[in-house]
Amino acid sequence: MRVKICGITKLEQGNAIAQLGATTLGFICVPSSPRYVTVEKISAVIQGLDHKVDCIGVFADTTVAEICQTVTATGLRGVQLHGNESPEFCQQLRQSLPEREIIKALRVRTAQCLTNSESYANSVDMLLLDAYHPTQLGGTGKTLDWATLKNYKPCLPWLLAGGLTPDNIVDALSLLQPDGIDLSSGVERSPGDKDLDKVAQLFTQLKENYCLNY
Ligand SMILES: O=C(O)c1ccccc1N[C@@H]1O[C@H](COP(=O)(O)O)[C@@H](O)[C@H]1O
Repeated sequence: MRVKICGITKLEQGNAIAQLGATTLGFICVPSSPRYVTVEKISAVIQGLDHKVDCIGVFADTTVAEICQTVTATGLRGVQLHGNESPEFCQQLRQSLPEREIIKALRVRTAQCLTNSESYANSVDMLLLDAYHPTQLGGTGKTLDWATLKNYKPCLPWLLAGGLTPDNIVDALSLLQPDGIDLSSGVERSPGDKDLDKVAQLFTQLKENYCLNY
């Protein structure tokens, strides 16, 4: 299972989190976020990583040109679109970045959002389901109503996000079978400052309950 830890701002934390077992690190490229990291910072972290781990940039409602510039300058392996990007926008991005993974985040407000997810089937590689918040795009710590996702049959591999913590991950995964999970505020001391004890607890839970080989 893919385990993405998002909101990395420090090299030493990125390395420690990769060593603990994360398959993917996320960097917030949304300037309004308290977890925002500059192109220079992302490049420095990626160059300094001594573990093999996927690095994904998180963007929201920006231009294809800006995403391409950031990806090219940093060496990010993929892009997570966390705003209101349309399938047509994702398609354009795919044409500009054919070698990079594209993850479309859907902030699930109603069951209709899940039906609409079908329209991304040909334009992205993976979906991410996050909780809806009226004023914040992400990193809210708010959980989805997992029960409503029980019958969701996605058209693509998908990541479960939204308010996941070492304390609730087993409950979430006993109800749902996503292809991966994504955690941010549930494993940090303050925005952008990851709590390595909580990350370690997360992997202990995953190993004990799902026999994962980390
Ligand atoms: O973390 C942020 O600040 C952020 C800002 C803008 C878009 C997305 C953001 N984070 C994403 O939010 C989800 C869930 O976070 P949490 O676990 O509920 O804190 C995660 O996918 C982050 O990539």
